[in-house]
Formats: sequence, C-alpha cells, structure tokens
Amino acid sequence: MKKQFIAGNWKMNLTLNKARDLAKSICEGLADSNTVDVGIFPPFVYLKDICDILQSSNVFVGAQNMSMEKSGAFTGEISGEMLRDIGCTHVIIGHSERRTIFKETDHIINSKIKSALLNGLCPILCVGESQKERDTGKTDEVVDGQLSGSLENLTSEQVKGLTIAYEPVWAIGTGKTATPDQANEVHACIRNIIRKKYDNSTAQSVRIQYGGSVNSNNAKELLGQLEIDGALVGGASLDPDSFLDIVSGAVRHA
Ligand SMILES: O=C[C@H](O)COP(=O)(O)O
Repeated sequence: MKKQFIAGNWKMNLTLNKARDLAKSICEGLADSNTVDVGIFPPFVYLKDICDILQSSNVFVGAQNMSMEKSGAFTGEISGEMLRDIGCTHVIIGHSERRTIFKETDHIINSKIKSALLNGLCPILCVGESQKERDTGKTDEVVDGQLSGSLENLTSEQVKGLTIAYEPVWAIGTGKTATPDQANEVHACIRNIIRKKYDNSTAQSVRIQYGGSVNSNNAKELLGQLEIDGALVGGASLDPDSFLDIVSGAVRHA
C-alpha cells in the first residue's frame, strides 16, 4: 500500500510572518496523522525558518527549485547541498513555470534531478502538456518526451524514490481542473512509460501526483482515482483550512 503524498507549493507568495503562521497551522491541524505524507515548499528565503518550526513534526519541507551545479561562481543560485544542510528533504524540479518562464530544458532538469539525488533530496519531477498539445492529441507524446529527457541515465532504484507530478499546464492556476478520468488516464500512461523504460516494480513504486487547480471541492474525487498517488497543490495550499481539507481527502490504494 502506497501512502499518498500531498504537497503544497507556495510559489512566490507570503511574508515571513505569514509563512511561519501557515506552517504552524498546517502542523497543528495534522496532529499525529501518519496515513498520508505531507510536504510544503516555501520560497527559498523562508526555508530555514520553516525547517526549524517543523523539525520535530512529520511534515516534509522542500524547495521549489535548485541549481544543477555543485558550488562556485553561480550568482543567485542555491545548491542541493545548501538545501540539505538547512533541513530540506524534498525539491520540486521542472515545474512548468520553470520550463516556460525560465526556459529549463529536459537536459537541465535531468542534471538537477541527479544533483538532488546526490545530495539526498527527494525530487518531485513535474511534467504536463499545454492546452494546444492536448487539443492536438499530443499529451502522451509530450509526457513521454519530458520523462525520457528528465530521467536519462537514472537507475531503477533512483526512479523508485521519485515523485512525478502530472500538471497539465492548462489547469495550473486557471480553476480548470482535469477531470478525474482525464487525470487518471494520463497517470496510467506515465506509469506505463516507466514500466517500459524500467520494469513493473519501478512503475508501481513511483508516486504520481496530480497538480492543477486542486482545491477542497475536487480533491477527494481526484485522490480517489486508482492511479493518483497524491496532489501538488498551488493556490489552495496558501490557506490552511483548504490545504488540510485536501489532505483529509487522501486515501490509500492497494
Ligand atoms: O505546483 C502547483 C501547481 O502549479 C498547481 O497550482 P494551482 O493549484 O494553483 O493550480
């Protein structure tokens, strides 16, 4: 039985005090729940504070991005070693906003995943198609290409430790969620791609989250789908009640 994984991506939001309050509210609201994995992904500058607040809780803390480089003259960058050093356990890699606004390629994403793993961080790899790609029937092809490039030269053991977030670009921040059937179908396709590239046990071990306008009204049905192992939540993760409601919709699939 796989535990579902609900992650809150705070993106570039909040002030330090609001970030601290949100982390505390989430932690208190979860109490001792260990039937679901929960992680939050604050902006870089708040990470150390939030790691300290949550250090004896069961909430994971991760970054929204990291450098593919180890160290050195890379002004403005943050390394995997730095994230690990302050207590992060996870990192989001290849979010569609990184791919489109910051022009991150699958090659860069692949290097970042390798660097995250070398530093003991668990990556959440994001993939997903644009509206145009969906409309022209290219969803499976796009996701396959993103996975092939991003996972290049990774071993089955490494892939087993990954979380993949399927985030259709057209559903991010738009209020237009994929239907449970649409999401489940692409998740099954992603698992099949992993099965072909690796093997069945790798495909079954990897957790696949859905992301894109998840909220407290639609989470339960999405999370009830057989191929959906969690959610990567943006906007709704900034409100503790909404985020905790989403967490309470998590289930365990056999
Ligand atoms: O990382 C989270 C996703 O981009 C989803 O964001 P959203 O829930 O605001 O649509």
